[in-house]
Amino acid sequence: MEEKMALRKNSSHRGYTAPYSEKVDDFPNSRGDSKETFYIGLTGDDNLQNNECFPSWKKTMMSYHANAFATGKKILSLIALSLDLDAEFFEKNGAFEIPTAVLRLLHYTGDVNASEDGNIGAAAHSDYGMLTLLATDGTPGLQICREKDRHPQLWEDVHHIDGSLIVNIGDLLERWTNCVFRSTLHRVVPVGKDRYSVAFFIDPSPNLVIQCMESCCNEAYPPRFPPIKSGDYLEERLNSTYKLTTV
Ligand SMILES: O=C(O)CCC(=O)C(=O)O
Ligand SMILES: [Fe+2]
Repeated sequence: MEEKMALRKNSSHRGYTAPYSEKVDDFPNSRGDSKETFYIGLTGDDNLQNNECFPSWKKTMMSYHANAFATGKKILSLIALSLDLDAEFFEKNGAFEIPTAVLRLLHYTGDVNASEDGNIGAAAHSDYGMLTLLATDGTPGLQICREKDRHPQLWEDVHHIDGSLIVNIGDLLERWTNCVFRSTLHRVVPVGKDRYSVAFFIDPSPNLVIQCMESCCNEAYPPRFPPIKSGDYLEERLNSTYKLTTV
């Protein structure tokens, strides 16, 4: 733990986050998420190297980052086409001008007592940016809620398919498409077994103003969200996620 904490998350949101440092639920008694994670980006991690312990770490992570980013861009092109937009819509609108894609390694410990009140690997949330590509080690635990506005909420297990990625829509894409694409509400419940996953978050350039696309609005369906600068939105979401932490 001492070695991990030496690489703890910095002000650029890169590095290690310890169990219970993240809280996105509103339950006063919950300690927050039991997962531990490591954020990796293309910038902002200068003080976060441990080449002695992990000589090929950086190379491996950068290679994953590049491949996942290329895959995500292709999926975003398909989303643009599905909205009757140019396949290059996101590229041309500067979504990737300052690439902010972040890779996050996650570990859920298996020894958490699942029946303990409010105990959860990752509490219900939707991701903040455009698109998330999720790879897991096949251990169950991930659940989604398809109709997030309906109560009581119905949670379904996401079944693992070998060699496939799970693709989640983020809140900024929901805003951008005026809810034509809904962000995916998801959570990870404890299953009494260690679980490892890799999330790759694609967020729009921080300087880009996200406003509901014209093609997703009409008189009967006016814009539901005011314009907002991507960087301001993401910073606010990250800060509120970690507001209770000592990390
Ligand atoms: O570990 C998982 O399967 C999900 C991770 C997740 O939801 C996140 O990091 O935002
Ligand atoms: Fe998530």
